[in-house]
Amino acid sequence: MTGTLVEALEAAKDVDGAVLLPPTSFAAQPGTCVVLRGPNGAGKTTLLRLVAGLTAPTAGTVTLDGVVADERDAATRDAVAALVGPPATYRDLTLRDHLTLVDATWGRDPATCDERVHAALDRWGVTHLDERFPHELSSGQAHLFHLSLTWFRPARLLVLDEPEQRLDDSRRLLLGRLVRERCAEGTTVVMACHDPAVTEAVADAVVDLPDAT
Ligand SMILES: Nc1ncnc2c1ncn2[C@@H]1O[C@H](COP(=O)(O)OP(=O)(O)OP(=O)(O)O)[C@@H](O)[C@H]1O
Repeated sequence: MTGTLVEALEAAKDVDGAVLLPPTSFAAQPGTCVVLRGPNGAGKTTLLRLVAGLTAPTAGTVTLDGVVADERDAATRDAVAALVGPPATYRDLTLRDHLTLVDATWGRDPATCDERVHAALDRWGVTHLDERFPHELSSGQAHLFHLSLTWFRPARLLVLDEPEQRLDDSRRLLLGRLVRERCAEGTTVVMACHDPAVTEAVADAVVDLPDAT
């Protein structure tokens, strides 16, 4: 079995012993997009954190190409790019600097770094903001920057928590196109989404989480 497999999963329980996620199982094949749906508090973010290996389940398993997902494991970090909550950014680095840093982290050729950084910002329509610092962006611009950072690192699995949030209609269409583009390149995408139009545009499969209340 290749791809991302989520089996008989139950997330970590909270301090009162309450289960944060109903029993859930699904498989996401390479090149496909699975969308998690459900009302506020249903457990979408919790499930995404488990899929990305950011949290360990108390029951069940999450495997990526047969290996248990664990962000402390280099194999998971190589495989996964996750945007679940805002990523760490640095007040003293511009958008361009952030991408240049990621580029260097992944050992890419410095001679061609500028081209890749330009293309990464251009993909999300934020090239004109390349000399801004993160705190000089609107919330939607910051989100587009976070998406460009997420897209920039190599990944076989993209994990995205409500990536449509704060985006205007044209950027939601762009998001749909870019998710489909990544799937066509063979990347697996697992994402939570509240927008039916975006879901319709990107989903190969949908996992519905029931209302937890
Ligand atoms: N850090 C935490 N400590 C305790 N309970 C938490 C924590 N984070 C989330 N929960 C609880 O876990 C359950 C699932 O929350 P989660 O954030 O996964 O839902 P969600 O489906 O992503 O919701 P939303 O659509 O509002 O983002 C909720 O009952 C929530 O209150």
